[in-house]
Amino acid sequence: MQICDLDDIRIHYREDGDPKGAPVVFANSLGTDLRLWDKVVPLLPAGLRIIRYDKRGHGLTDCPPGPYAMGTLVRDAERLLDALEIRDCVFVGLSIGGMIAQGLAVKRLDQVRAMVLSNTAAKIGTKEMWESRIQGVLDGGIEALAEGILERWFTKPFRDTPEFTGWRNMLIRQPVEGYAGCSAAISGTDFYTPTSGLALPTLAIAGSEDGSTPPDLVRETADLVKGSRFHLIRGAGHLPCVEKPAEYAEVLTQFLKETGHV
Ligand SMILES: O=C(O)CCC(=O)CC(=O)O
Repeated sequence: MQICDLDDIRIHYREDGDPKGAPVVFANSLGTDLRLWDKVVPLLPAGLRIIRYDKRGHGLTDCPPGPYAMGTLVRDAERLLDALEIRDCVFVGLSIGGMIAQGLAVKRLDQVRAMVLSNTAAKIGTKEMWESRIQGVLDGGIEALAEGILERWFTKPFRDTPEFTGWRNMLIRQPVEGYAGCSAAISGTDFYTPTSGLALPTLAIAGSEDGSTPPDLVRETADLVKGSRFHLIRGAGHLPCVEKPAEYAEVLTQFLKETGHV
């Protein structure tokens, strides 16, 4: 198990591939851990240095008391990458992970050479929506809201598969404090202005059935970044890396070729 001690927080991460290869960093969504990428990583070309990590309050990373600020989540990623001596990575962020990608690119272009904004946006939801979600999980636990969340994450055919049970368990076993803490970070984030100033190779990915960050919202954010392109994965919800891993890996591999990473 790989743990990076940043003094005030210990971050769980995982490295695969070639330690000397071009770095690709994956950041997960709300309520998921680094297993989110299990089906995509083995499909990527050999020779990459692949890093995944659990953001604060998720997976095996520490769970300090919330609420968290987006600046703190970005700073965690920045410090992790510095500790691992990563420069010029392709940063792949899904949903809140994509918000972290935007914040990191604004702050540290030496770390982020290109980014993948997957199922994300410059601003997600409204303050009222997040306040009600935070109250809901603090009162009743994640399980109380799980069915609605999972309907946004996955299409009905996928929810009927045995594999779905594993993803449901991943969601409801995340620490409530961490889920609520990161929800507060999303609630307080509006990256329209900073993201509009970005110019770097960017691939935006959307799922046609995504109930959390619908395709139009993802496209709108992609359009803010000079040098972006958009790819729609049909028949997938909020987590196309789980529902359609082959297509996800193919489009990501193509982007890695375009950016000279492979
Ligand atoms: O997935 C995220 O990181 C946040 C967006 C969201 O609301 C996901 C969900 O529907 O639970």
